[in-house]
Amino acid sequence: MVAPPDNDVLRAHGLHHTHGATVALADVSLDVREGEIFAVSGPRGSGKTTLLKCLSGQLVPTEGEIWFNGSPVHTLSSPSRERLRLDRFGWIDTEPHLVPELSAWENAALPLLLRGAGHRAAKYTAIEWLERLDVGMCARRRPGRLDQSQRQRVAIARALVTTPQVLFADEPTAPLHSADGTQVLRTLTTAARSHHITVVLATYDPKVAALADRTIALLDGRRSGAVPETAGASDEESRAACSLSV
Ligand SMILES: Nc1ncnc2c1ncn2[C@@H]1O[C@H](COP(=O)(O)OP(=O)(O)OP(=O)(O)O)[C@@H](O)[C@H]1O
Repeated sequence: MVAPPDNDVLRAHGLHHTHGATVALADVSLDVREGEIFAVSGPRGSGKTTLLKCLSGQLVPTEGEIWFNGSPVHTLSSPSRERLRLDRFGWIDTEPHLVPELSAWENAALPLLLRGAGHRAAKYTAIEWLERLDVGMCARRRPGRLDQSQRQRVAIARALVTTPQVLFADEPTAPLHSADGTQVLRTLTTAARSHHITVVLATYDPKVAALADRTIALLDGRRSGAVPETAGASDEESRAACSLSV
């Protein structure tokens, strides 16, 4: 096993993973650099979710190595991987999965409260993030009174509220209308860039992948080529595209 270079926050080498008889990943290797927006593109069923789950410690690959900040993840025990996820990673799903009985700010504050933060400090930080994501005015509303784009922004605030080192986003804008999706995604990437959060983003949409600094493509669980660097939008472009107050 070889430790990764210093500027790689994540490195995967020779990943294989099977779900029962289905091969989801076959010999996938990649490096993710600190602070970049890294996209994993590919059609449905190509292995994107499985790859993100392996990289974030939710799944242990059948074969291969994963390194985070120069330390192996694939050899960690289940409680240690759980701890790593809580302390260092954020996760945004395709669907927001908010708690319906809680207001937007209470949903966004949940990770802080679970970590033992005081109620007042957690509320303050959660509302700050909701404002950055242009949903500050919805802070007291429950998810049932929010539209889909607002609910996804609350889920993004919940993922960012702990300022994770790496944010994993699994097709976070797939259910949104195209214009909404682009706006939400630009807001997400701008927030991540301004807080030096590394983003690993799975998407089947080439327009979404174009917002990234680097993109790899998967097909049937294998790397199928790479999009050249600098294909993504510049920091300034991302900043200009939304009213984020960071
Ligand atoms: N829990 C599971 N049990 C069995 N097969 C699975 C499971 N999860 C994924 N698969 C299969 O593994 C392969 C890769 O799935 P994965 O969800 O990682 O791909 P994906 O690119 O994220 O697709 P999608 O965009 O549809 O989520 C697919 O063939 C899928 O059917």
